[in-house]
Formats: sequence, structure tokens, C-alpha cells
Amino acid sequence: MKLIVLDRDGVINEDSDEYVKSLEEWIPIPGSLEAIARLCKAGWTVAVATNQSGVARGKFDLSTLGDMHFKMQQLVMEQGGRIDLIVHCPHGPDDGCNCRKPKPGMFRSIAEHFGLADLKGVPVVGDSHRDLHAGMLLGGVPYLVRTGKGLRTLEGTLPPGTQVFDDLAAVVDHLLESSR
Ligand SMILES: O=P(O)(O)OC[C@@H](O)[C@H]1O[C@@H](OP(=O)(O)O)[C@@H](O)[C@@H](O)[C@@H]1O
Ligand SMILES: [Mg+2]
Ligand SMILES: [Zn+2]
Repeated sequence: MKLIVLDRDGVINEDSDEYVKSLEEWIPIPGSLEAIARLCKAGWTVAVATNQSGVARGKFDLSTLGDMHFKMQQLVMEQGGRIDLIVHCPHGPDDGCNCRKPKPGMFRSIAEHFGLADLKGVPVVGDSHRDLHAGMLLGGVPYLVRTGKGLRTLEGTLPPGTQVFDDLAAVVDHLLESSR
């Protein structure tokens, strides 16, 4: 199956150092929703894995998070696509969970959901090092975008083999080109 795993904040929607705390603050990055729809139309399965420590920090609740994901799904569907699975980690850095990136828990759940033993060769798109690291632990192929925290991430050392693109739309252009 052609599966891809996307980070949310800074890849699909604009990120904020103050967290994305409400429906109004959830603003798609230009071209990202259309890019997801282009993947779907080309037969790709799209999953999202997102850290949402804002829940543990009391900045917003799970109902608001659900509203954001309903909005995200609706907007993608308006473009003719869909997000097949959204997994989130609601925990904080000190909660010792197994799902908060850079831990691989969410990626393991995604693999299991689709009946896969791992994510070997699956593109993993993120704006932070932890997104890429978590996905690579299951064999994912790292793609960094310059949106969100991507430019900051670029100042550090990238995981080996990371390919860098301006945004999700450019990653999708590349993937669809190379699978022609
Ligand atoms: O990029 P994804 O995983 O979709 O979501 C990241 C967000 O949950 C937030 O993650 C926080 O990191 P800490 O959780 O405070 O370390 C900060 O980086 C926020 O700026 C950011 O909005
Ligand atoms: Mg992010
Ligand atoms: Zn967690």
C-alpha cells in the first residue's frame, strides 16, 4: 500500500509557539490540503501523527482537538481527498508515555492499524527532528518541510537520508513525480 504519515502542526496547518489552541487558530498552510487530496486521488493512504501536549498543559481540551480534526477532515474532503487515520499524543513531556514523538508509539499504532509489521519505505513528513526520528524507528523515510519549525530544525543536524522540501505540496509533487 502507498502509505504516508504526516505531522500536523507546521506541515498541514500553521504552527504557533503558543500552541494551536482553538478552531480559529487552526489555519491550513496554503497548498497542504490540496496536496493531501492529490495523494488520495493517486491512491495513497494518508495518516497523521501529532503531539498535542497542549491537552496535558490545559491549553485546550480533547473536544476542541476533535473539532480541529473534524475541520481538517472536512476541508480535505472538500478538495476530494480524505485523511484515513489521525493519531494524537495528548500527554506532556513528563508523563512518560510511549506515544509522544520522538517515541515511536503513534507510528507503531499506525502500522498496526493498517496491518503492517513496520513502516519500511513509508514517507514520514515533519517540521521537527522528533517527527522524523520517531518515524525512522519504524523504518520510515524522512522528509523535512521548511514550514512550521522546519527552518529552525534545519539549523541542527538532520537524520541521515532526510530530504528537504519547501512545504507539503512540494513533497507531494516529488512523490507523485517519482511514482509515475
Ligand atoms: O507538530 P505536531 O506534533 O503536530 O504538534 C506540535 C504541537 O503540539 C506543539 O508542540 C509543542 O511542543 P511540546 O509538546 O511543548 O514539546 C510546541 O512545539 C508547539 O509550538 C507546538 O504547537
Ligand atoms: Mg510539527
Ligand atoms: Zn503520549
